[in-house]
Amino acid sequence: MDRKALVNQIRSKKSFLCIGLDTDLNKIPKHLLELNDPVFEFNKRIIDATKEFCVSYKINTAFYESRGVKGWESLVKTWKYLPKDCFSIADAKRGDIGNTSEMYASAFFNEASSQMSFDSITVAPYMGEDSVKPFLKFDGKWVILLALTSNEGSKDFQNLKVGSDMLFEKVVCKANEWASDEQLMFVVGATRGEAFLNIRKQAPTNFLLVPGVGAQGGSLEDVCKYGMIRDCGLLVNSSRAIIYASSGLDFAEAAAAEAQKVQKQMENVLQAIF
Ligand SMILES: O=C(O)c1cc(=O)[nH]c(=O)n1[C@@H]1O[C@H](COP(=O)(O)O)[C@@H](O)[C@H]1O
Repeated sequence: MDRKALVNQIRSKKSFLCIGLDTDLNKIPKHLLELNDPVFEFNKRIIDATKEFCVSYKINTAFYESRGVKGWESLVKTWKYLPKDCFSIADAKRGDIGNTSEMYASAFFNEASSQMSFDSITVAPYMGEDSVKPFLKFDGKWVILLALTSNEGSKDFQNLKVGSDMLFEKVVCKANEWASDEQLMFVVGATRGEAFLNIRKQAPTNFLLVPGVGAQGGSLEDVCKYGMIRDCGLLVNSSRAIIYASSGLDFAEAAAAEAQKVQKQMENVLQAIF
């Protein structure tokens, strides 16, 4: 999906919500466990109930890989079920020497080889240019590079001063030399509200994937205040707060209500630009 199509979705759905399918067998409603593929059944119902309120789904592959072959089957089935008008994110946080990154890129972008072709993948920048470039060779696909993450440990490396800048600022600045804002996004945690001003100095036009609202307590208001640009430029992710809104029979309805609540807040903010 190209930037224009993504922005059109945001404009027409009045939402820049990305729902995270961090689907955990231990957290899904017990009545689903009797079904053949409980993770897929859960995802399917969550997607059906929430797709009108969001523009993107992020599949955190750890939750699937942890279950071996069965988990990978749930992953492929879920990718196939994602609505085609929603921007799909393989949250795999990959990156390795060039020939290995090529294989990772093929795993998530090359449908002929892996049966999946996500719109984007999250990539760790630590190994530098040749570890990121193989993902950028796929036309129309996006790299979402970790910049300033939402967790406590982000300060261990990302906030280190390198010359006059922080390391995460260097990452953003350098990576913008490798690809355009039609193919490169950055992850910036919602728990880092004040840092959006800095990020926007280095990445004035890139879309940002912003996890950390909901369960991690980040402020949607601050994210929008400091991070929103002319064509929105934001995808705000929420996983647990939406998909586990209820653990009962009403789990899909509860997820929809939660997603709608966030979408309404987004609609208000979007009025300023669309
Ligand atoms: O890249 C990510 O998606 C990510 C980066 C980050 O800095 N923080 C972060 O929480 N995430 C992911 O975003 C999701 C957040 O989930 P919730 O806290 O349940 O909304 C998880 O899938 C995390 O792996």
